[in-house]
Amino acid sequence: MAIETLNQMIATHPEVLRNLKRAQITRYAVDQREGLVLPCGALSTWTPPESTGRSPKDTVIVRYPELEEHIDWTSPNNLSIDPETFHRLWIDALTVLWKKPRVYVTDRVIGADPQYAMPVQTVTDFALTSLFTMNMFRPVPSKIDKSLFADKPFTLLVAPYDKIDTSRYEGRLRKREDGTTSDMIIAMDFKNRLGLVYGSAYCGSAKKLMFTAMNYYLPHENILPLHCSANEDHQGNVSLFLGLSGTGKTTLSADKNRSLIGDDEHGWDENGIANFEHGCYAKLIDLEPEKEPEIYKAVFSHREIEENGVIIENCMTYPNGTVDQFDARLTQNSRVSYPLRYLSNVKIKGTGRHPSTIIFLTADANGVLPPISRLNAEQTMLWFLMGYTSKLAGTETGIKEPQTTFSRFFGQPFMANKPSYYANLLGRKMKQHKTRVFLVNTGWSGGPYGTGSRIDITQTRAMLDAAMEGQLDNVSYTENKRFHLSVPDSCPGVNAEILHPENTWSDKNAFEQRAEALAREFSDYFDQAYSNADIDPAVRVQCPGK
Ligand SMILES: Nc1ncnc2c1ncn2[C@@H]1O[C@H](COP(=O)(O)OP(=O)(O)O)[C@@H](O)[C@H]1O
Ligand SMILES: C=C(OP(=O)(O)O)C(=O)O
Ligand SMILES: [Mn+2]
Repeated sequence: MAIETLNQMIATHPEVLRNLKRAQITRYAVDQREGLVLPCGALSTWTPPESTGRSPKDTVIVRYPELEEHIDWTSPNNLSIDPETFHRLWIDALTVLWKKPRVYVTDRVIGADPQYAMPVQTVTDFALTSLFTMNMFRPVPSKIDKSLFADKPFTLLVAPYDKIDTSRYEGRLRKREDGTTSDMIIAMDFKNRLGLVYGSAYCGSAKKLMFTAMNYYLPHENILPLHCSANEDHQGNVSLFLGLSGTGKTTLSADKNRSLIGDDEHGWDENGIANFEHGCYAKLIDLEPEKEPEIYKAVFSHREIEENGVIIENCMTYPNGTVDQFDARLTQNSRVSYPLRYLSNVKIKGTGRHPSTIIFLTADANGVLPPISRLNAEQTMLWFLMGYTSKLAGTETGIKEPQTTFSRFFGQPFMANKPSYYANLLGRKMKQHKTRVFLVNTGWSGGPYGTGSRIDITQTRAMLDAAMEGQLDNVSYTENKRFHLSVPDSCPGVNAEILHPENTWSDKNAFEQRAEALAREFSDYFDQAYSNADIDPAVRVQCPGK
């Protein structure tokens, strides 16, 4: 029998398990040898080595004429696939799932605001993937019929451990550097509202696929999607932390004094902000209980397997059931997924007011950006358009050393529309809400990566607390002319010496050279990326190196 549609696959499959309880899925995961349950109750699993991070080169969007006016096909991150090849892959994936002893179906939504929650049905043969979607995607709210996506559900097919039969796709899929055809794909069909993860076992692939889908649809509804974490203080004052992978969104937003709204994906509309997700997906590497107690407790507190469902992905695990989060042999990008409610201070509802503080996080491996600076409106737009960080090893396959990255909106791979959709929405909102914005460098100080050291988390937290509580609103600032930043001369709880990075380097010449080189990289990238764009000259002059 040939399988042609999802409905047919489900109708004729011998065992379809729908919306199981967490404990049931965990048992299937163990029975299917997908992972093992540790004494603390968490499930530990390992992916194949090519699947320990996202695979941007295998992430594609189905190209339809209707999408031409929206999608930015000039972006190196927006790779395309033709509809016919996608259809063939979809049918192949359905056929693969049809032959499995059982498939798991989970019905969830993306989006905590019932007005724009998007129903998503995940179909997979892997119990662990199903559990991951239970952790990360939200339960269907009772008012789902009011959502503007109520009758536009999304379908996500995940066959994480099966590889594409490349002999059927010669010339249709990406050729790897060694000349072979890639056997994995993460594909999105925005028109027909389909997502396909085939051959990538990294849980983040499925999560970031749904994020990219939301980021495509929402600007068309006047909602700004952001790659950020969010939390609020006792009075309900909201902070957003925007940043690329590894800059500290998840780490810094988990704070016992502030309620976590979400750790990675949010929308900002007329009513305020809303988390897209229901869980966190934290890095486990070097996690120290003293420095990151909230995340540590969420992962390792003993819970009965019945309701645990914490997923530890690619962390060294020993026969006695202990894990060693300092061991990077499997990958730098070991991860853990848990429901938000496992943290001690969370806002389960997932929504909050308009933000009063926005933090742009960057992990500068050059060690030349100040640990904290204040941005005016034009600087905010500039840094949003540039999205600078140093990409660290792990989250994307192939990155070994820190690499200067400019990724607009701190998430270019996930923001498929033309840049004006996102930039205009942010510009309008900033004007309307007069949000204060700071740039925080969570990267190196005292020298570059290799010589200097990463800024201590406790120091970063002290700076953030001061910024969010308004304690930096009335201190004196010095202008950093090279990077066009205002740097506070003092900050409660922080040794003022470290606020100006030139003071932390012993070799002043080396500092000047490195800073100048980075400023030039900014300027060159700006010219390359925005030479044909309609950018306000007042924003342009704020670019470092200009
Ligand atoms: N000063 C710092 N601020 C934030 N994170 C830091 C800092 N120093 C080291 N780190 C480490 O950097 C990583 C930040 O990763 P994470 O919070 O997962 O980032 P994101 O969620 O933005 O991808 C964590 O492993 C954290 O322990
Ligand atoms: C899960 C990811 O997000 P982040 O590193 O931003 O937490 C990822 O980029 O794969
Ligand atoms: Mn994160």
